[in-house]
Amino acid sequence: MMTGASGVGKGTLREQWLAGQDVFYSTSWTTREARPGEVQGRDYVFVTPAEFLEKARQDGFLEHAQFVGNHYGTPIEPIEAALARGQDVVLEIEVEGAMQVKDRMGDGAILVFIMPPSLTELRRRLTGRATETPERIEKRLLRAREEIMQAHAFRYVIVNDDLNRAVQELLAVQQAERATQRPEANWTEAEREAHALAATVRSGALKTEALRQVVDS
Ligand SMILES: Nc1nc2c(ncn2[C@@H]2O[C@H](COP(=O)(O)OP(=O)(O)O)[C@@H](O)[C@H]2O)c(=O)[nH]1
Ligand SMILES: Nc1ncnc2c1ncn2[C@@H]1O[C@H](COP(=O)(O)OP(=O)(O)O)[C@@H](O)[C@H]1O
Repeated sequence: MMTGASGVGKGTLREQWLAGQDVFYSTSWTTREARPGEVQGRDYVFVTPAEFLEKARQDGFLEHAQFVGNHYGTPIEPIEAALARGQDVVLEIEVEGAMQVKDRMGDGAILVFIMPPSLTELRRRLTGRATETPERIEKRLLRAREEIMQAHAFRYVIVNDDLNRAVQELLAVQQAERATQRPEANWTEAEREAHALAATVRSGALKTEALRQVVDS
């Protein structure tokens, strides 16, 4: 599961990471307005607040959270169906929801936090994407500071500076996590290499000081 600030590049990374892979990408429900070009049912299931709250009341979400004035949630049924088919499931959600999944799924969930190189660069990306008003960009940046300070709660932290490198690290994490389900003696050479690369992006060594530097940059 991928988490991290709005505008850090989660969607861009996910598209490249999952290209050609048979995994299930979970389409979230949201109460925010569709942006030009977004398609109902593909980018999100766009619903009214009443529809969202009713679904939450019926325990229809694996997790849900509010983000800058709107509700977002992961519908549980499509995920159960995908897991029953034997597919891996990928979520791309904000930090509060990711924490809920962590609590609920324990080690069954592989959590990856995507980190911006700096807050200045995050602002540049949000401005460049041109989907938000300046006021909404500032709200997302405020939220980003809080999210970044929680990065060490997730198993892996990948910095999205060079897109290709970040995609390679995501692929390595995926391959390494799959390999660890089998005895190490049976790993292929590629799996050993993936494991070594994935080890370099584990969050264990992260210092609060390093996170503060990103937030202040
Ligand atoms: N908790 C939770 N967060 C979600 C879900 N779907 C999307 N988000 C996150 O909500 C935040 C805002 O999403 P969005 O308005 O699409 O903005 P964008 O990610 O900057 O394009 C992002 O961090 C998304 O990853 C969900 O189902 N649950
Ligand atoms: N590694 C990168 N370097 C430079 N720009 C990037 C990089 N990754 C993503 N972007 C750009 O940053 C903006 C936000 O990316 P997006 O995937 O929409 O983020 P998110 O899904 O996390 O909100 C987009 O305009 C995207 O093209």
